[in-house]
Formats: sequence, C-alpha cells, structure tokens
Amino acid sequence: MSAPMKRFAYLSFLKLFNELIMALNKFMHPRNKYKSKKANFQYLAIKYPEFRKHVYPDVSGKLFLDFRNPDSLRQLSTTLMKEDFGLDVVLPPDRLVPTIPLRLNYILWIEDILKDSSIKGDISGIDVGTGGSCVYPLLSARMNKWRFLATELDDTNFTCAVKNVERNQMTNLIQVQKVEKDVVLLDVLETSAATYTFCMCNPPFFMDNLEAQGITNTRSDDRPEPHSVNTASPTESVAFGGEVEFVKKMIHESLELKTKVRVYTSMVGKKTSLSPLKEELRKLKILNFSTIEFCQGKTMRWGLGWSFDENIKFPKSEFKEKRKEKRPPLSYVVPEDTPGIMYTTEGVAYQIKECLKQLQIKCEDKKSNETKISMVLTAYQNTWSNQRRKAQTSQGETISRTFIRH
Ligand SMILES: C[S@@+](CC[C@H](N)C(=O)[O-])C[C@H]1O[C@@H](n2cnc3c(N)ncnc32)[C@H](O)[C@@H]1O
Repeated sequence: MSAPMKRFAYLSFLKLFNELIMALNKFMHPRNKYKSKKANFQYLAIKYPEFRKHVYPDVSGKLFLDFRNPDSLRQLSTTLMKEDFGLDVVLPPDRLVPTIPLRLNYILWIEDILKDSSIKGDISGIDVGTGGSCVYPLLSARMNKWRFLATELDDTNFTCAVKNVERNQMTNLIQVQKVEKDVVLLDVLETSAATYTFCMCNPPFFMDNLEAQGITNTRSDDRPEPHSVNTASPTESVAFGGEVEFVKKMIHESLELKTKVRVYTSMVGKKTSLSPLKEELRKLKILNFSTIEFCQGKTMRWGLGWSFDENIKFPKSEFKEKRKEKRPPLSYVVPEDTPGIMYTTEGVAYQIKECLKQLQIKCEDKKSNETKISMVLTAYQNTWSNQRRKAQTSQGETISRTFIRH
C-alpha cells in the first residue's frame, strides 16, 4: 500500500480512538462553566498581553498553548482566575499550578453534598494544604462566600497564599495557618472550639522522590501519561506513603474529631488509592462514605467523602449511573472506496491491526468467523493523542515542542 493510503487509513482509526477517549469530557460537572465553554485562547490573548506571550498560531491561525511549559500553564491558570472569577492571583515559580476546571469540579461536588444534606447559611470549610495559590478557598469564597481555614506546611506556599488572600481583600473570609510536619487536622482543631461544615484536601500525591520523578510512578497503571507537565515541587508533592497514607491519617484523626467537621472529603489522584481507603473506612466502621469521579479534558481524579452525621447525604455519581446504562456500541464504517483496503472482514481487520501496531497497542485475537473478528486490545500508554496533528504536520519529521489543542 502506498504511503498516502496508509496515512489515510491510520488517521481514520486515530480519529475513532480519540473519540473514545474524549468521551470523558461529557462527565464534567454540569455546573462547571468549562463544560460548555472552553477557554477562548483568541479572546484571552487579545485581552491579556501576558497570556499572549504563551500562545502560538498553527497553520490555520488557531492558537495553541504548550501544556508542557510550566510558565504557560501558570499563565493560563492566573488568566482564567482573573477572567472568570475576578481573582488576582500570583503563583510561585517551582510550585504546583492548579488547573481550574478540576478545582471547580471538586468545589461543585461539595456544593452538591451541602445541598443534598439541606445545609444552608453560614458555611465554613478547612482546606488542608492550600498551596501557594490558595485556590480552593479563593474560588469558594468568591462563588459562595464560604469561610475558610486554610493550612499549609511549605514556607513558600504559605507566604504566597497569605499574599493572595490579601491581594483579593478576602482576609475576612480566609485565614491561612502555617502547620508543622505530620499535622493534618487534629492538631489544628484540637485546641479550638470552632466547628466546620466540611474539610477538603488535595493531598501530597507521591510516596517518595523516585515516584515524583516518574521512575516508580504508578500513574500509568490505570491512566494514560499526563498531558501537561507536573509542576509540583518535591516538598509539596511528596509525603511518606503518598496520598493513601495521608488520607488514612485524615480518616483516623476524623475518628477523634467526629462531628466537629460535618463532612470530611479528600481528592485522590490515582484510582488505585480508592480501594485501600474505602477498606480503611469499613474497617473503622465509618459507613457513611461515598466516592465521586472528577472528569475534565483527558484527566480523571476522584473524590472521597465520609461523615459521622447521618443527615449527610452524598450525591449519586452521574458517571457511575451512566456507565450502568447499556451504551450503543461505538461504530465506524470504513468507506468502501478507501484506497488500498480489501473490503472484506479480514482485509479491514488486517488494516486495523496495522494501525494498532503503529500505536504500540497489544492485540490478541479472539473468536472469529467470516463476518466477525474479535480482539482484545491492551494499551500500555497513551500513544494516540496528538498523533493526528503530528502526522499532519509532517511525516517522520521530529516535532520539538508538544502542543495540545485546547
Ligand atoms: C498537592 S498540593 C495541593 C495544593 C492546592 N491545594 C491545590 O490543589 O492546588 C499539596 C499541598 O499540601 C501541602 N502539605 C503537605 N503536607 C501538609 C500538611 N501536613 N498540612 C498542610 N499542608 C500540607 C504541600 O506543601 C502542598 O502545598
């Protein structure tokens, strides 16, 4: 088969593959403003000169942002906070850059828990490890006027979070507290008579520096490679035992604090972290708990919530509900006039296998007959995203920068 014919078939199958993966987008929280309205790079580049420096036009004039450049990511987040929430935020270099659609999904889930549990009025939350951005308290205070106690271990992040709160005149709503190592909730709340409606946390996710550097990283066990660079520093992203041990500590401390906090929640970055945490909750007889999926773009994170208050109701997961529904099979009709393809079951299967081989996807033959061929596919990493663009840009030419269409 000639090179252009091969390319045509290859691109068609890539399109199908990417459609499958992008299906995640529709599970973004229904009230998340980025669900229906993606950031308009054109508009933002005209309005914000600093943002303009980080976008590049492709041949058709469409603007792209380099998601692997930490400065560009930082600029995107601060620009969105300004444009969509009227927040002036400065993010420290070499520290985690918060992606706004994900942070919104978490806040909206908490809004749902409070609504389903009929909790109204004066709402106060704790954000464990608020980061330099102080993103959850700032967004929540802006959206809902919730009061916050935000804790932080890292000196740089603490100083920066305090300044971000002051810069946005929110000291009446948000108090940032510096904590010492090994403190999660207990030491912060033990001596205070205050009670809180909820707590939230995006825990340090890695077990050690090796995992943080991706050497023993288990992310690829169940998820494709991240599309954007990891901007977190070891001091803020590494904790003994990773996120599982961190959240387990929260669970144990909650046993002592009980209803001093009405709803305990944490985000987790790996699906595999959920099972040991749910097991721990069951073991400790904390049975009012729930999990949720935070879906945005091509990444997925999870929320875990638990409570000692029987009036607390956790919303059903739309993602799980939809997964239960019988979905129509994804179909793709290979055009009869596709050049170089034998229009038979075997001919088309051969072509599919060639494409899968190029994508380094393991392909195991299962039962077959004249009209049906079954295969089990195993992908070890995401080799298909952006391939369409790469192939269109140039065949065989090395692309030095990776741009992702937003
Ligand atoms: C993954 S970052 C999350 C930052 C921010 N909340 C966000 O979502 O962008 C974890 C943060 O927790 C802080 N941290 C780690 N251990 C902590 C502890 N025991 N108490 C409070 N903060 C802690 C780290 O310094 C870091 O800023």
